[in-house]
Amino acid sequence: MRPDLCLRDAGRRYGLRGPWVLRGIDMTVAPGRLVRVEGANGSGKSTLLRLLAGIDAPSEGRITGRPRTAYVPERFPPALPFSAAGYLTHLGTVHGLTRKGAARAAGEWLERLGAAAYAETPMARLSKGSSQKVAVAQALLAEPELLVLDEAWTGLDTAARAELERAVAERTAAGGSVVFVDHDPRRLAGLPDATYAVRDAGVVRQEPARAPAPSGPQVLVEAQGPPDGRLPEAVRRMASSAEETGPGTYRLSVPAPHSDALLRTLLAARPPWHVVSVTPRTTPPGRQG
Ligand SMILES: Nc1ncnc2c1ncn2[C@@H]1O[C@H](COP(=O)(O)OP(=O)(O)OP(=O)(O)O)[C@@H](O)[C@H]1O
Repeated sequence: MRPDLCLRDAGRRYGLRGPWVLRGIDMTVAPGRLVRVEGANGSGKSTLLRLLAGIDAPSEGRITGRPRTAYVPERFPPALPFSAAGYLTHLGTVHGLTRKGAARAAGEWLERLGAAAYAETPMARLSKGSSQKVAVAQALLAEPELLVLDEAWTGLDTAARAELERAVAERTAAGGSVVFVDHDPRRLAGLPDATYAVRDAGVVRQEPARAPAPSGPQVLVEAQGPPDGRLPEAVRRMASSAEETGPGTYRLSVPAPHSDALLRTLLAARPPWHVVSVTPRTTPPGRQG
């Protein structure tokens, strides 16, 4: 079993005598968890994410248990002398994929994010949004155990934003952890297992807010598990409501962007669940426990 990622009494300041941006940080990210980090501009969110991702080292304190990690930085270096596909394939091999596997994963992610048409475009000629799609693809390529997203949705078009939400749901359903910063409070609303606020150089765990009623299209899923089967935890988190209609039989409502990941989780469960029906629904339900 993979250990938790732990920050213990961690602090970071820039320069020997710079002010402490973060100090005395204790934080744990367990496998399979979705964690939101929030705070005002300049409070230290990106600094915290760089420590979690291992891009930067703490000035004091310790970080232990970092798994295979990928990171989408707030600012992605655009002027690299590669095509998008060439860059992603190269990075895939750095992450340990074979060249063929890396090229395939690069193609799949560019396709999913709606950037396949730019696969052979030199990175320096990509638009800001297309460049951000490459930034997201490089992090998702090798199915990281920890995915760190620093405002990764910024600049993406609607379809790519939904695709990234789906990818986050897939990562956590597969047992990976995801830590993200996003200035839109509706981003993945209701889904995080924990939210931390960065302020006054510290990190405070927020009480879980009651999830807002889901907006946007929902999908109704009827699924049947073993008679004494408990609904997988990842499914419970993705669903906006879950009603047990009979022994081991559930009627689930799920925001449309998460429906693929929810179905995949049900089918991948041991023993697998039987999906009885999948129907789009028009009126969002009230959230149930
Ligand atoms: N490389 C650096 N060198 C010096 N100071 C830095 C560096 N990176 C960040 N800082 C400082 O650390 C503080 C926190 O910055 P950080 O980027 O972590 O904040 P943030 O909460 O992510 O901000 P925003 O919401 O604007 O992205 C700021 O005062 C910033 O100027």
